[in-house]
Amino acid sequence: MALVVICGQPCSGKSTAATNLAEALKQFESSSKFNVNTIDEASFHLDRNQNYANMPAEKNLRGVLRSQVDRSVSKDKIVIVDSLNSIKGYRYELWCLARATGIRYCVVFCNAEETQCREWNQQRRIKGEAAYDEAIFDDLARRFERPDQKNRWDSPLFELSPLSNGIESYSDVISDAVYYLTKEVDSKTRDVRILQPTIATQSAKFSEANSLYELDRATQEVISVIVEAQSRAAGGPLNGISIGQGLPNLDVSRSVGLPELRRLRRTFIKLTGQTSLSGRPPPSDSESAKRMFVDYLNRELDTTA
Ligand SMILES: Nc1ncnc2c1ncn2[C@@H]1O[C@H](COP(=O)(O)OP(=O)(O)OP(=O)(O)O)[C@@H](O)[C@H]1O
Repeated sequence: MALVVICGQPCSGKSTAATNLAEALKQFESSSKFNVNTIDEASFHLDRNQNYANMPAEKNLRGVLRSQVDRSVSKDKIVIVDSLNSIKGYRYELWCLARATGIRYCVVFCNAEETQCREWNQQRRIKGEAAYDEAIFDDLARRFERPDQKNRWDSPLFELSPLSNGIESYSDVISDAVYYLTKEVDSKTRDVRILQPTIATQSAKFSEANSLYELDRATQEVISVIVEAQSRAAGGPLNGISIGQGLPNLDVSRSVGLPELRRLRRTFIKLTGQTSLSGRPPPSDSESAKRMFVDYLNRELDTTA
């Protein structure tokens, strides 16, 4: 039904906002026949400082959350992603997942002043709760990319300013977000936008008309090699699968079922065809499509193992 991306500086009140929003939405759950589902870092038992200690750890965290969003979004769920979501390319990727599912989407921005966030982080430390280390907080605050509602993937934007009246000030904005998320679609006013997945919008992202076809074929070939290698091993030990000359091996030690491979392939195609913002162009030939897909599988299968 909807994807809600919560974003903001570290310790800016994102989880507080996500909880408020989820509670407000739950009142409509039974009458409107949807479920509310929050995806956050805590549910993966991940440590705040370790997640952001370096780029690979941070990328890994984003990958885990994105996969979970991809698995969760549906027409009868409101999924809330409670994480920093501070990189605009990443918010774009989440928006693409909402579009591919054909649901509504919005961003809730906890716009607390950086000094306020630091103070809250400090208070956590005093209370003996897990707080961000100074260096990590500084790094995250510096790299934060504010949402801008002119971007499709930051729109509509519900902005919370916790400084004005403490948590009480949330209520109006949270009510606006709840209204947007639960309102019946009115084709005349068009005040609610349901994102529309179309082959045309997906393929328009490719620089060459043929790329989608190439991507499709190359990833299918990789899957066939994996399935064949696994059936040759007949349940025996797997120590990596050779995909082809000049390509990286698939580093899996467990057998991966076809449904899981198909799901990963679908997500990869969705993301790769639409990641112009992440700065990585879509693969230009079958060889690089295969390489990117194997890298993606190694990352995903490693984190979900
Ligand atoms: N509007 C507010 N008024 C007063 N205190 C607040 C407000 N929002 C958050 N806090 C306090 O700030 C701290 C951090 O809140 P919260 O966990 O919601 O932030 P967060 O952005 O989710 O943090 P993280 O970046 O670690 O995920 C908490 O101790 C909370 O009590």
